[in-house]
Amino acid sequence: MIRFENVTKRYPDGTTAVHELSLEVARGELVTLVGPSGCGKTTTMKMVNRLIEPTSGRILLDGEDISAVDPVELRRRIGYVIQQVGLFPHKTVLDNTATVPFLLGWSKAERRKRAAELLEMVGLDPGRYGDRYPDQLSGGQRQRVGVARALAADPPVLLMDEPFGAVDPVVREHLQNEFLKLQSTLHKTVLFVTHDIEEAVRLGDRIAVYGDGRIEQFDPPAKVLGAPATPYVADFVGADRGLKRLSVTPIERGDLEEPPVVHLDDPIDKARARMRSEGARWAVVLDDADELHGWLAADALDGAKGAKSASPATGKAAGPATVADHARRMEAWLPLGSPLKQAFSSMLQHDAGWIAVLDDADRFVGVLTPAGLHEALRRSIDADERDVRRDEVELETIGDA
Ligand SMILES: Nc1ncnc2c1ncn2[C@@H]1O[C@H](COP(=O)(O)OP(=O)(O)OP(=O)(O)O)[C@@H](O)[C@H]1O
Repeated sequence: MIRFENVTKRYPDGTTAVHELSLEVARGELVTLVGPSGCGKTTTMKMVNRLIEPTSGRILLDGEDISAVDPVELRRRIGYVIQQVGLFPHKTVLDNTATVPFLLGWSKAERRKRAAELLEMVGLDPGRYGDRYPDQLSGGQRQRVGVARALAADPPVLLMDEPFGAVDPVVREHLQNEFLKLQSTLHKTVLFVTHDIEEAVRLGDRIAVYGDGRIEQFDPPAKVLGAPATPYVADFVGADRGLKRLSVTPIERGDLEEPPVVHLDDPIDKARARMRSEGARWAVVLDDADELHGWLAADALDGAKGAKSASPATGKAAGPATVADHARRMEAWLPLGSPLKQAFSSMLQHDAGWIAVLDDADRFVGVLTPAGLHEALRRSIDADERDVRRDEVELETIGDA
């Protein structure tokens, strides 16, 4: 459907943005172009709707050389969505959506009907949002209008240049999912530019990994992740390899630290002595049933008296002050065997420097700290390397035999 044949783009200053590119996007396919900033993704995309002319080579759209097609006519067949959206600020959402039908001379009634249909399709209620102006929408809503506008004349091809790049990660994921759903019914031929490998993997039927004006690999996502074609690709997808590893590496006993443990009813003098003798700044606090209650900071005991004040009512001494008077609840805990990713997420969620780890019977076994998490990751990497060596040994043995 979109075919690049040995396309090169050299800018007047001598920069070669795209070098001898050959690539074909099949009808109904969503291809993501992914690569670092400045590698030529946008240049590639803009050559398809003739915002940029190639220096050499040709681009065919449905078999037709686009250099022979009038650019205005060409762009009616190609929806274009960009990060800055580019909505007209003085036009309503309905009128923005109907931009291309307006240019095509549709009647007002037809335009409004089509625009309302499209807004509905991208998840915006036309009754509620249709008469608003772009600055009365959230960033995510503006992007939806951008997508609706690109689809207005039902073009077979969509070019999307970082369309969801300017919104926060939660909205982005939402928009990605909505777009995937839309694409599963519309089956447009889509060229989608992103610098985010996660987005490329999530959306693309195939991914073209760019490195400096050239395609390093053009394959389905699983293949790009599982069998990177070049060290460059391995490096590029490897940027989040650690995160993927976090999802598959469980917390083991050996990863845990054992801070001092005190009980709720321990006198604070005892708890203080315990922490001092172990040089610890805090201790884990368990209740009578040896279940996790929380933690006690050494600082919290600074200046605390070993005995409670006498009760004003009875005049009797109230007994020793206990850990319960100074302990804090700890909500961040996980069972042994949970993935490290969950531990990491829990630390962030609770703004905690460690999380408690419990066994199957909910007994406290130790704490995982960022250092322990790092060690656990290294353990899994070492294990992988050992696996590789084992394979090599087997191969050698077979070879020798
Ligand atoms: N008009 C121009 N004149 C000269 N060089 C240009 C021009 N436009 C882009 N370039 C250069 O061409 C190269 C590719 O740019 P391009 O915008 O295609 O990259 P990109 O991969 O889309 O980057 P980004 O993700 O940052 O948008 C860069 O080195 C850029 O500086």
